[in-house]
Amino acid sequence: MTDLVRLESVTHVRGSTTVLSEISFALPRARLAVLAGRSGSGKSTLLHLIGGVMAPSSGSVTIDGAPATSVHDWAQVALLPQRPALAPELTVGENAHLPARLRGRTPPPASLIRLGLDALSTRPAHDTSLGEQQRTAIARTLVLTPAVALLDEPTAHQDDEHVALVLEALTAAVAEGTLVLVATHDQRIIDLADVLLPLHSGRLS
Ligand SMILES: Nc1ncnc2c1ncn2[C@@H]1O[C@H](COP(=O)(O)OP(=O)(O)OP(=O)(O)O)[C@@H](O)[C@H]1O
Repeated sequence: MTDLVRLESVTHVRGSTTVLSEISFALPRARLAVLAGRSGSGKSTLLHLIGGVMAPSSGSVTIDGAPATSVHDWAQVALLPQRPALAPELTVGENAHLPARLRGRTPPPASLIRLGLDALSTRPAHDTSLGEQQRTAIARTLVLTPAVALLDEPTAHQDDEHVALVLEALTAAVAEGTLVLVATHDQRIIDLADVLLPLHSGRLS
């Protein structure tokens, strides 16, 4: 099976701190992979490297053979950051569907419904709760059925009922062929993982 995401000997230094050391792994399409580790273990940094937000200090990160920093296509790699980063003046529906609208595509009807957002679709994002904003940003991450979806703590602001919806959305994305890579310490997501990547102090164990 062809690997979609590949890391080879990735080390990343910020200031005087070595945040990640010698990380190597490869992941194919259509998997739920979980990057698990304590606060400060380097999960967000690793997601940002795979998202191409920055390059590693040494080693390589590739998406389908291309350097991650060269990939600027939301249909290829989509990222849910820890803070939802929505456009506050746009509605929930406009935010969630923005990547599709920018491409002239009709968003899939289920994209808001499956995350419990259909009743909020016309409300400005700044008038919603943090949990609702996070689910809107999850919908935006998944709306193009990207090859790779990177999600940083996607259940951080959800109650149990909405955690279940987030888990269903993630498993539906995997069923549609997306490689879903989640950074979390939420055991409910870890229990569903096809691939578990435990990170301790910047090293895979
Ligand atoms: N700009 C920076 N300069 C120096 N150290 C940094 C910088 N950014 C992050 N770090 C350090 O890198 C380490 C990993 O941070 P990162 O945010 O990747 O961890 P995390 O596992 O995602 O944590 P959390 O679960 O709390 O979000 C932490 O020790 C953090 O203090």
